[in-house]
Amino acid sequence: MLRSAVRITAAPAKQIMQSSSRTAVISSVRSISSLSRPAVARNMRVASMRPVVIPSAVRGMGVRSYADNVYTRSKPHLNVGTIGHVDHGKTTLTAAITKVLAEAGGAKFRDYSDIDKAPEEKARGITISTAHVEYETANRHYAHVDCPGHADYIKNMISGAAQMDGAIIVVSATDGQMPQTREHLLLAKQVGIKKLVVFINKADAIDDAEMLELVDMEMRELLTTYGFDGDNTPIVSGSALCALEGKQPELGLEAIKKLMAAVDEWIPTPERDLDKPFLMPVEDIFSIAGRGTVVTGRVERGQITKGQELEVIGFGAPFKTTLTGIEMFHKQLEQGQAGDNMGALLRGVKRETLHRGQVLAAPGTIKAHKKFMASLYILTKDEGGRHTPFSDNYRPQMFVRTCDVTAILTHPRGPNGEDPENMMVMPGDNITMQCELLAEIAIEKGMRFTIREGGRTVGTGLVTELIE
Ligand SMILES: Nc1nc2c(ncn2[C@@H]2O[C@H](COP(=O)(O)OP(=O)(O)OP(=O)(O)O)[C@@H](O)[C@H]2O)c(=O)[nH]1
Ligand SMILES: [Mg+2]
Repeated sequence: MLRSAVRITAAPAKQIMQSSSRTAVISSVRSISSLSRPAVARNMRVASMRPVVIPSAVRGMGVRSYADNVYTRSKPHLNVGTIGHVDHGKTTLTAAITKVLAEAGGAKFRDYSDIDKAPEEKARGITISTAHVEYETANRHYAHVDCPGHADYIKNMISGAAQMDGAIIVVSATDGQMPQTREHLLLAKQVGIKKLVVFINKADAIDDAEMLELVDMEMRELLTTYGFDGDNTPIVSGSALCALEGKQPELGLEAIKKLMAAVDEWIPTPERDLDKPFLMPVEDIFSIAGRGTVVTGRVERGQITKGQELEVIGFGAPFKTTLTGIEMFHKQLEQGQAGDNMGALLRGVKRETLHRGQVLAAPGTIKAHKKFMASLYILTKDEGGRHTPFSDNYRPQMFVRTCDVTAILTHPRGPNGEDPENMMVMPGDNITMQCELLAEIAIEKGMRFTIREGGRTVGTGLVTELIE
């Protein structure tokens, strides 16, 4: 049932994205959101080619679905968030966006206190406060993350609790860029955010319009420094507070509309997991008499068909094999895809050569590594972490996918092999360290992991650079 639903929507979504006419794109997306799924499939070809007149009875459905709090998977979904220096207006902007979009029927208004008093959430063993806000434009559905403070951004971005496909970086016109503006930009780059949009806030609070130009110029330079497209990134200036309070519409309402149009246009819809190269972490291994070796796991990304070649990576030299059977819930399948919990029957592979923590992957798409740089967040005592600092050469267990391996954490070395930082790492610290593993495993830049010691999580990390 689920499978067929995925298939039906997969092709049309592509057609929409490839359609050259913008009006056609918007109108076709609108029409999808207002129709039931089978109707979408039938009408898609026509809808993506010419604008469709939407009957007024249908047009209102988006609004009703917000009131009823029903999520219909009808538009491309994106995870975004507000980042930037303390007090520059991230939460005010988040509230303002929901207000402006609520008026257009694409959100439920969430006021400032509602967002800022987000409940403490438990995510992957770390206590994290974030507000998740939902809204939609004519083109897309968004989940938006706003954190109450700087430390929460650091934690959330490293642990992946605030998974963002794109971000709005807020910078106050009165201050210009500040230390956390830079720090969040660097983290955004490290977690793999490719494009962001800048909002220069508090434009109501400056007398001199030249200030805006100056901040604009500085932000473009900073974006370029951190590897973003500084020349072409959209920068919108305005006032989140004016939008929230319904004052000075050219700085308030209009600026928010411009900002969301820029987000819609500039931040690309992420590649869906189904379109990525196949990867499945190995959870368990069985020998089945007369049939061979079966490994089980949950497909992380991509899809695979019986008969295709696969590579086994991690714990020793990689080797190739062929997938001769797929089984799910005791049924044979021709194809497996992201999200499936499947058993994979492998040709001519001895049980002893397989280990939990290896991955099955499309050949040539991922490599095993032993040494890499990582951005780490060390949990505080209150978060269940260590009570004491640790020094260089710390050896916790690293958990990544289904794998668990000892890691040696060291400070980046100076030219003569010295430890330039020569310091203790305190609970609550955010720090870049070199990790060396006792066994080679499949690792990619941007991957997340946790570090544990004596059965409890003491930190969370993000791979920022592969070394060996
Ligand atoms: N004049 C003016 N003040 C604003 C504007 N936007 C926000 N503020 C004020 O700036 C202060 C900080 O706003 P917040 O939205 O809480 O800022 P934040 O970035 O979420 O702050 P943290 O979450 O603590 O990092 C508040 O007093 C807001 O009322 C604006 O457009 N104009
Ligand atoms: Mg805030």
